Amino acid sequence: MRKKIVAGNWKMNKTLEEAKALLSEVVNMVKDEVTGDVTVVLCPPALYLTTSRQYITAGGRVALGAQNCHEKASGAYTGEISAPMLQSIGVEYVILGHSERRQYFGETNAQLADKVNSALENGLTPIFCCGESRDLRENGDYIGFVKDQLTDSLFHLSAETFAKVVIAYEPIWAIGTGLTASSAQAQDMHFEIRRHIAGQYGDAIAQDITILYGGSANEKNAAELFAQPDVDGGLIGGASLKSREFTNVVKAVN
Ligand SMILES: O=C(CO)COP(=O)(O)O
Repeated sequence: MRKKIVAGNWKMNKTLEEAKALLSEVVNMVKDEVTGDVTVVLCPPALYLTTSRQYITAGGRVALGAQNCHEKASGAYTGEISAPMLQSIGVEYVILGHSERRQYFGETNAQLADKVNSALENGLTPIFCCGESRDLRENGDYIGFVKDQLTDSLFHLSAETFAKVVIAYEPIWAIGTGLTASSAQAQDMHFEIRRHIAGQYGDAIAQDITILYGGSANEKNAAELFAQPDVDGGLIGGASLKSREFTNVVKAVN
């Protein structure tokens, strides 16, 4: 069964007091209002993960996610946080390969393969991000580019392990721009991603993989995006910073 997920990527936003307020509002709204079969993953800045844990009941509908982890388990990597550390404080998901990390921190497909391995070895579910630039979308083989991101960072995994990964398709031209991919553009790419996975791991696994859409998704466009057959939820940036709007996005999953 394909799992539906709406994840909120807070990025580098909120003070501690603001983060606590947002956490308690979202957790309460989701508890009171969301009836459908959807998992909500909240990904606050790493600094707030321990505090955030107190707002989230283990085994409930809301889970905790990190925005990144280092590929090594421990060592002399000043400023970094590892998958075992995240696991030890009750984090369940980790966003890996976000386009902002690829762009500003030079993360490569090969390095992301190592991060994916470390996350999975430590019981974390990677939310693996892929997606093309505007230039590629307009002038290049953008489908081939996204397929290569998946091949290079994920296709070394055994079928059993790969089945644990969540994919997020986030076209860079749609992130934070207010320019959402149309539901047809999202569906087309999600279909291609699923077909690419089927080529490597077979149809059963491809049909079961959760593929999220990210990029200017909000309470107005979420229902149409989530209604597409290959769109299994969203990875939400700006709209995850407001409790009312984010809860409305979660409720748009049918
Ligand atoms: O990057 C994103 C989520 O990871 C999407 O960000 P926005 O929803 O702000 O466009």
